[in-house]
Amino acid sequence: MSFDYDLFVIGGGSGGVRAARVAAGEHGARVAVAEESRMGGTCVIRGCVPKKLMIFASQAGLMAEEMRGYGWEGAQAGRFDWPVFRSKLDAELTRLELIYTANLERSGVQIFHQRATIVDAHTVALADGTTKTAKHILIAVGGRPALPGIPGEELGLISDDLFLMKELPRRVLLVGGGYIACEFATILSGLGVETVQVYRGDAVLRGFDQQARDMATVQLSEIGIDLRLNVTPTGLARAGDRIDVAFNDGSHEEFDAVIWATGRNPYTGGLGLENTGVHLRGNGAIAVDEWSQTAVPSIFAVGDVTDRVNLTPVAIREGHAFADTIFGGRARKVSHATIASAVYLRPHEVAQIGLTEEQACARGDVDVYATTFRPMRSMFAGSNAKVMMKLLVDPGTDVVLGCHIFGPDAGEMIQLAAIPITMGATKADFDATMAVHPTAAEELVTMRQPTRRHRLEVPAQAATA
Ligand SMILES: Cc1cc2nc3c(=O)[nH]c(=O)nc-3n(C[C@H](O)[C@H](O)[C@H](O)COP(=O)(O)OP(=O)(O)OC[C@H]3O[C@@H](n4cnc5c(N)ncnc54)[C@H](O)[C@@H]3O)c2cc1C
Ligand SMILES: NC(=O)c1ccc[n+]([C@@H]2O[C@H](COP(=O)([O-])OP(=O)(O)OC[C@H]3O[C@@H](n4cnc5c(N)ncnc54)[C@H](O)[C@@H]3O)[C@@H](O)[C@H]2O)c1
Repeated sequence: MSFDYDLFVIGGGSGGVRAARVAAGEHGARVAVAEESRMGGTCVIRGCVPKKLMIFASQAGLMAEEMRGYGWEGAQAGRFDWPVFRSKLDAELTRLELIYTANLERSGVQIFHQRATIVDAHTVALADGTTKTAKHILIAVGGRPALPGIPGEELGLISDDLFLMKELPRRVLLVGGGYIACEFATILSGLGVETVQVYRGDAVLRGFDQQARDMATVQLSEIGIDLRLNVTPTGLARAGDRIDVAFNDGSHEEFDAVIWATGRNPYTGGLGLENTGVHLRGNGAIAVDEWSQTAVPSIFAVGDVTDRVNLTPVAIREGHAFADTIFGGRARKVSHATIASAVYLRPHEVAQIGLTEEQACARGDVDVYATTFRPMRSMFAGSNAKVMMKLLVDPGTDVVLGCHIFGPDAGEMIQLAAIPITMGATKADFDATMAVHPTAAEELVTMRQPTRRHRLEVPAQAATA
């Protein structure tokens, strides 16, 4: 049977673009991509890239404060001009979008700027009514923000909206305690918006190391965010040009904007998957095996739509591995075992790789090498902000099981620590590494004695048997 293409990719985001470019450009496959919005997807257009630029923009106040501590009398951040920033941001995103498009075209990929849905195991339908056949279909449609399911939720904004605001709200409510809520609370507060963040749990960033979570929770309040724990909205109603929010403690408050950061769901609705034998998990994620293959042999899926680890480098790696395996004759699997990540807060970021202290304790014996200190740079300026560095070590093998950093540029630090840890480095390898002085990161190679040792408790009966 002959097909229009060897590969049809649905979704021009991190995973889809990489797979298409490698399959066509490196392995000579005939490839098409359908993208219903802007090429580049969530990361480039409404995620990592604009978010990080906004983080940079939001630190002026903290930088001015620090510089006053260094003798720059009267140093001030000045007035932030959102329209100026936004027009620069729009230009930058357009530049990136054009680069993504050009790279695909240069690789010989045909691009359809429209929505695609699945007709059967080898056929997709485009929004213009045409159909295309392909030997393989790759679903890389990403995710969409999840709403909490309460009355009036349509009055709230989602993270996509934040990059398109005409003006900054005066008073905002951010709902959630995950990556997006914490990063956007940090951004908006840094840009001068009166920011309230509500989270239904005790400490933000569930899933991260507890010590880092506690420090992040304190920092959010210290930089001026009105962080309220164990609080959640129960309903929204319009109040003139503001929004009245009812909370679970019976209180009401008005805000100029409410932003949902209550998670993301795989974007599989309306994709036509019911026409195929592709299996979905409970939250709508596409079930795939270790080769990113679905239950239908010709259909594969990568990235957030599979809800494995929802990060850009993971989607890219999965897309690349798929293309090498199917079109390059090089079978490659992606290990999801040890993946570093960072939450871009200010002044200190949260970054991690491997097990948390809680997970390591549950797994078995662990030695914890941890330090908290005031870094020289901010301490000199009069700040009390503390850094935390932690290595979790298996006392039996000496292998480093996890590393957690709460500090300035922790994301940059964890990227480098991730190399030896992914290679299986031991604590002795860290000890053998000469420090770079004076840096904050040198603590990672100078912690000599365990701060605490956790030993798995052996039940009394088993111990005496
Ligand atoms: C605010 C925010 C900040 C983030 N920050 C970070 C970060 O700092 N670091 C990090 O690693 N990750 C971050 N992420 C996560 C990261 O963006 C995602 O993990 C990554 O983009 C997933 O890539 P993907 O290819 O699976 O999907 P996406 O990048 O979402 O791409 C999917 C594409 O498919 C298109 N599409 C969907 N359905 C169809 C259809 N039927 N037909 C045609 N096109 C379709 C969409 O328009 C979209 O362009 C962030 C996410 C958000 C929301
Ligand atoms: N720096 C980064 O790498 C980065 C940044 C942003 C996003 N991301 C990726 O995007 C994903 C999505 O981010 P996110 O912050 O939306 O999700 P998340 O899963 O990290 O956090 C969701 C938050 O919403 C809360 N929540 C969920 N339902 C709720 C409800 N009904 N009412 C009140 N609170 C509710 C949860 O308790 C949690 O705190 C992340 O998991 C991550 O993979 C990564």
